[in-house]
Amino acid sequence: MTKPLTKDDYTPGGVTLHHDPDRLRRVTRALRAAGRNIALVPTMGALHEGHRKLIREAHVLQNTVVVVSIFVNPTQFGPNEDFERYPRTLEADVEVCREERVGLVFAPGVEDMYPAGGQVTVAPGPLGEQLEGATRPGHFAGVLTVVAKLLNIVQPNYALFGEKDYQQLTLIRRMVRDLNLPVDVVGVPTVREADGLALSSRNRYLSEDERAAATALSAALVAGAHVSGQGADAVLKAARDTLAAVPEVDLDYLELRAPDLGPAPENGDGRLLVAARVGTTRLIDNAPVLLGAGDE
Ligand SMILES: Nc1ncnc2c1ncn2[C@@H]1O[C@H](COP(=O)(O)OP(=O)(O)OP(=O)(O)O)[C@@H](O)[C@H]1O
Ligand SMILES: CC(C)(CO)[C@@H](O)C(=O)[O-]
Ligand code: BAL
Repeated sequence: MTKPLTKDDYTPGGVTLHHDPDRLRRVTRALRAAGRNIALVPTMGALHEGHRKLIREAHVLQNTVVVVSIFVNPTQFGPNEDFERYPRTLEADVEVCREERVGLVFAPGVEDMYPAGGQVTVAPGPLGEQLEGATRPGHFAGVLTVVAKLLNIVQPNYALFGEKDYQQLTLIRRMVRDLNLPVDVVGVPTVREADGLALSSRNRYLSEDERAAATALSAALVAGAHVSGQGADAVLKAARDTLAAVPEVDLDYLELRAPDLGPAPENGDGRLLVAARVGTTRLIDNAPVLLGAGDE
């Protein structure tokens, strides 16, 4: 039998902070048994307008209680990456969640998510070694493993992810399909600053000059999309030229792929993806392109 919920578990109209996975699972189970849908928005915190957009899209789904998880997942960071430096702003994040009418915030500690002795992980397959995975070995095994754990803890009807991390979204869709996970994955378009820069928690690492240079990533995507009717070579050249004009931008990759990140078609829908370092900060962005439509 499901134990009845108390105000410490869940308060309608308020936000309740949970740290313990088993207790949260009991709460979301009881809410589902009471006829509510659960929508999970996984994040690493330092919440910004991009996260707010995910939460708002979650509210659009019918009859949902929105759960935001906040966890800086150590297993998706390489040894020379910014795990220690990554912003941790739990109090402000809970306030954002209150403003956005989130019902439950799940902020586990590392020991809650990874008690000693864990051995089994999710293998992302070949796509996990390409693009982001080529520069960040093991990154997607860490992402998919923690997302699988979050899905199993929260057992949501829906899970929402941003297109800003397009390869992550693609791999999560694959995992859900390949492992028959009972959840609907909802992708949300990228929220941008007025000058085009994709919102990202890591933007706060940028100096004023780096912040100005960082607009080259989205500008390159726009330049590529602008000549998409001329085909793949023209798209890549236009994007590459835009990036090369800004010396502070150290390009990691610029690639044109199919929407599922397989090889790009000659004609039809494609996805243009870019990653670059600006100073010590690594940024990513991507955009859809319609290839060879023939009107350029
Ligand atoms: N600008 C954005 N628009 C839409 N969704 C976003 C945006 N930025 C992040 N998200 C999504 O929010 C979720 C949580 O991402 P995360 O907490 O890592 O934020 P982030 O800003 O991507 O941080 P990082 O600097 O680590 O890339 C992911 O699904 C991510 O794709
Ligand atoms: C999905 C995620 C929360 C897993 O740690 C993270 O990769 C992120 O914030 O995009
Ligand atoms: N936003 C994706 C998480 C990461 O860069 O580790």
